[in-house]
Amino acid sequence: MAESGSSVEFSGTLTSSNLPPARTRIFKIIVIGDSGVGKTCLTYRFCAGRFPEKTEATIGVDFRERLVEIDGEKIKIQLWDTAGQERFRKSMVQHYYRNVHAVVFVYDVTNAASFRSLPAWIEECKQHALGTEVPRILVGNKCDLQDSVQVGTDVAQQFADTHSMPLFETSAKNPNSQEDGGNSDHVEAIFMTVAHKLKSQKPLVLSQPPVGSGGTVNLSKGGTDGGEGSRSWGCSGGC
Ligand SMILES: Nc1nc2c(ncn2[C@@H]2O[C@H](COP(=O)(O)OP(=O)(O)OP(=O)(O)O)[C@@H](O)[C@H]2O)c(=O)[nH]1
Repeated sequence: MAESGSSVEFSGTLTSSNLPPARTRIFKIIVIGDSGVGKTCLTYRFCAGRFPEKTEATIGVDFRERLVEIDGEKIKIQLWDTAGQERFRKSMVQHYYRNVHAVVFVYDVTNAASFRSLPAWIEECKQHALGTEVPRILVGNKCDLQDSVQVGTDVAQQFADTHSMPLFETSAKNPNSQEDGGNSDHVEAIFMTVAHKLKSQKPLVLSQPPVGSGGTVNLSKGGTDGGEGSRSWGCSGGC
């Protein structure tokens, strides 16, 4: 992967036609939490735009990418979907904690144990030198299962406040669910909020020449109403 600081040699007069290609910044966001909370489904929903028909326990780490456009800049959002099961993570842990720009902690609102595990996930981040300077968010998934909720919003919000993270409640399966009164956040808006937050920070070191992978979303045009999704950080542009 090229560093943004690498030099480009050229001669002659620069015109718009012979300018070196603009570089596409990459935001590496790791998604962590217990096995079965829906990390694969959330990352798939954002990158592929739908709920996967079938998932299997992640082994090691998978990553998914999507090219988005924020305020006229194309940015590649790279989501690292990590294994929740201890036996599938051991060998990979050091790799996915490198050069991380943001962390998404996920719990399952219908599984109190997954919520109780959060301090251990936060601690693991700390042990890998990911401090509070790295933006972090908390996501409660499976809000479509309203009858089975074990973790209330108030408790989750308290936890999020204690750890200075914004809280989002959503459903990877049905992000527009009306079963919860339409209160759940859109998966789209959640990840775009993180991207906005990162974009508003200093330039990042990871970058690469633009390639044509992933769909492009133009924030000003579509689908990222932010709404509940910008609770703690605020968010500029179309978010
Ligand atoms: N009802 C409902 N089910 C979901 C939702 N998200 C995920 N699931 C289901 O939860 C199960 C686990 O989802 P995964 O995305 O594989 O979970 P994971 O966190 O990636 O699990 P590991 O890879 O083992 O760490 C699957 O059966 C999904 O279909 C959701 O929003 N609502």
